[in-house]
Amino acid sequence: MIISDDFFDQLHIQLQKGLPFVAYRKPESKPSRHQAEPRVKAFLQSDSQLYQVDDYTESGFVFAPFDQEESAILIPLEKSTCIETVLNSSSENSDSSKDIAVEAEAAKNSHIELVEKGIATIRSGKLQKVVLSRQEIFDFADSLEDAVKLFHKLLATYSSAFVYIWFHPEIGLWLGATPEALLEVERSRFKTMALAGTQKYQGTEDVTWGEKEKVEQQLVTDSVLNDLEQLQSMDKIEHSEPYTTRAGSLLHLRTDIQGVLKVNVENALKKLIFTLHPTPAICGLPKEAAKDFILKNEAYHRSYYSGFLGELNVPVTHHRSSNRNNRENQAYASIVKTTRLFVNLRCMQLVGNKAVLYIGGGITKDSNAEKEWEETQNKAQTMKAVLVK
Ligand SMILES: C=C(O[C@H]1C=CC=C(C(=O)O)[C@@H]1O)C(=O)O
Repeated sequence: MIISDDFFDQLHIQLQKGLPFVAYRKPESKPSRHQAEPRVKAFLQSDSQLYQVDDYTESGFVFAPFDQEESAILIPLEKSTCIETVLNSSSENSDSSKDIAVEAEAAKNSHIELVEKGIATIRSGKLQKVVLSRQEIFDFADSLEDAVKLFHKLLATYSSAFVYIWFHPEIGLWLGATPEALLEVERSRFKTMALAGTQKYQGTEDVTWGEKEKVEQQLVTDSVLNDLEQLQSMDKIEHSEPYTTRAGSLLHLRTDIQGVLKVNVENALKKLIFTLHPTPAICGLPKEAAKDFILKNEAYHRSYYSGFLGELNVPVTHHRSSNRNNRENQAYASIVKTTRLFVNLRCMQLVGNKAVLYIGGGITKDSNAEKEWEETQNKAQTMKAVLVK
């Protein structure tokens, strides 16, 4: 990894040359004793080929679509120059008062219609939950190179999100700031989360949650725990109580889940990823029926929205322990292959002079279609806040 003074210029150059790259900052890269400021990393691919993930034993950065039937893209580690930089720490400062009222009646009506169809299908007993989404197209009059400026803004605005910019000449340019981790695996330890339920952040995280949100989030937790247990390759699956977490101008309910793999990580990774993906936080329950409903009824193609992205089997150096009693640890640094994947939410694609935003929400039997529409508007703020000059 090369520490780069001209990190953002290098992203510009890569974009101008039409070469694939990704740049990102993980949410946990907060100031620590060893690391003064959050680190932003990039993989700059040296050729313009479209590499695909095959069995998830590859190393690199994966960008996978919602639909498993479509291919996941890899920026391979061995084809990339990896650079990084440090940024001044910032705070979560998205301001909900900057709401941009874009009332597109037609978009509203068709989303409400879709949600009502979802509610009716749930009430008929065919589904328990379904996550329904839409696009919103916004003018982005600037050039593609200004995408790097947008990335900079996202970094400054959302300190606790996984913030990224991803480009491939054959696929396009995506940016996002997602609050949802799909999976972290290091050695035999894994972590995931159940994230669902949304309300606007209004100055405090000390809030109460309605029954609809609590039930919606519990469904996700129960389903993830159940799927992991069915795998029978884990030990000691533990989970936290649900708690409130902030994502920009929104709050969500979150449960942290972790455990230990009994089997070799390399062989188990693909199965583990597709046991979790698509989670009921972006698809629904039962999984197959919800996916089927989404593919048949959403009036657009999700492509990479609600897919997953992140580091796949990337070697991470762990420096010696600060524990003075542990002489062996002090002498050696160990290199461990780590996977850290996130769900592609609060994201947008830049196409020509347009920004295409993707937003959705979990529908249960107690949903109110008008409120679900408002929730997608609130979620769209995450990206709109950086698009506004
Ligand atoms: C599907 C989205 O969010 C998910 C994650 C957190 C809360 C959600 C909700 O409350 O509906 C969604 O399940 C999205 O942002 O497009």
